[in-house]
Amino acid sequence: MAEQSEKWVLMVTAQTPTNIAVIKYWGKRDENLILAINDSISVTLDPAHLCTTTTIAVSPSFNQDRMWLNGKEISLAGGRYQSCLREIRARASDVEDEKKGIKITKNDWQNLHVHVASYNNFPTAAGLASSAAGFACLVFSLAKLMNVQEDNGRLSAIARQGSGSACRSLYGGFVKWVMGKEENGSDSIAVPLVDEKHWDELVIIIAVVSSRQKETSSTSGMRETVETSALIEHRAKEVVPKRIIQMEEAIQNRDFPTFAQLTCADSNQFHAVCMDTSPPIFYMNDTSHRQVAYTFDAGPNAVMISRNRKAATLMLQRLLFHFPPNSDTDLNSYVIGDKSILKDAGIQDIKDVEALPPPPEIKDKVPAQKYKGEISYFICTRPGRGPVLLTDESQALLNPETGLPK
Ligand SMILES: Nc1ncnc2c1ncn2[C@@H]1O[C@H](COP(=O)(O)OP(=O)(O)OP(=O)(O)O)[C@@H](O)[C@H]1O
Ligand SMILES: C[C@@](O)(CCOP(=O)(O)OP(=O)(O)O)CC(=O)O
Repeated sequence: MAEQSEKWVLMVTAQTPTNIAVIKYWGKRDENLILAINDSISVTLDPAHLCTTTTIAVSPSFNQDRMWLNGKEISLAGGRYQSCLREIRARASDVEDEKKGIKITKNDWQNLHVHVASYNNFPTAAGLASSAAGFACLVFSLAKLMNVQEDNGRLSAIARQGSGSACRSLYGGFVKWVMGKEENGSDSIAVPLVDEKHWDELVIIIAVVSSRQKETSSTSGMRETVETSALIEHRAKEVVPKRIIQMEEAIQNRDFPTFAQLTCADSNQFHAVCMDTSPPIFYMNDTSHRQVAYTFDAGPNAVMISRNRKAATLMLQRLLFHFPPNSDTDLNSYVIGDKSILKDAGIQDIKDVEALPPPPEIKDKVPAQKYKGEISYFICTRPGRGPVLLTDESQALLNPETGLPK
């Protein structure tokens, strides 16, 4: 290794998407290794709209591992961060940067410390799966920095130890987390089903609910379910295995009605299992299931998947009719992500939202119900790609000279 007195800094930056499950993971058979009681399937969301960017630097001048999340230093002492760091370090290989005159051997990695800076371009811990994108990005960038010679499937088994749902963010498109059988979790990995181009007509709209209250974390919620619910075993053993087969087939065939039926049914059963009695924030009847699928994670945010742009446009018009923004909200910050759907819907400013006619299905119910200000904002997105390395140094979150946040 280069001399300790040398002040070189070597770093990599990566960007990783978040994902939303259409067949839910809920319940662990091993808390430490994070092994699930059933398989799950998710769709990766376009990182252009929701993603994590992480820069990791290594230098002989660093005297401890440190991390900054969204600009604030956080502790890496937690077991989940420690598992990811330990597992990647154990797989590190030699790295040589001839231009910078840096040579790190496999064994050196055990003694070298890293600095991690990560940024989520969406709210952290708001039910938008920041832990999924975050741990996937941590593991992916650590693996690139330390020259780990393993594919994304093997890396997914490490990201899984940060947060279960994170393993599915190692790939784009639709992804299955295979629960596996091994006690050490080596076969509990993510496998890509189809890439993001396979079903690129889908449009995903997320209604981020204005929430004042912190929800029960997924980790403790699923632990309590496994401990107390009699229904969970039936779900994991009988219901999900059949649904996984049907869902894979629906995705392969781009069979939207089956996809929508399974997605909504699984979200409903997941909430039934949680004994979640909160009223849904919107109501859609059986007819709308032909055009739209909904799914709710462990929080109040609704994720709606439309079969194509036309259906998404009609849905956005209805959503904006029922959930208009507060008068002081700017439309530009109320609908974020892929704004072209707004354009298709003929909506340019708040006045156009106010002028929206009631959707035809509620014509006879006067006055139509409106819930002003109940939604913080909508995100329009689509299926997206998996993790990528960002080679443009200007996108790095750490200073290349000091290895400290920029
Ligand atoms: N970019 C990141 N890099 C590393 N860890 C992250 C990152 N973003 C979030 N985390 C970790 O995930 C935790 C938040 O996870 P939590 O499950 O509470 O919320 P969420 O994932 O945003 O929402 P949900 O799981 O309900 O969808 C943070 O406290 C942090 O430990
Ligand atoms: C409802 C879910 O979003 C639960 C996600 O749980 P987490 O992956 O956040 O839990 P831990 O493994 O304890 O970190 C469903 C899903 O994403 O499959």
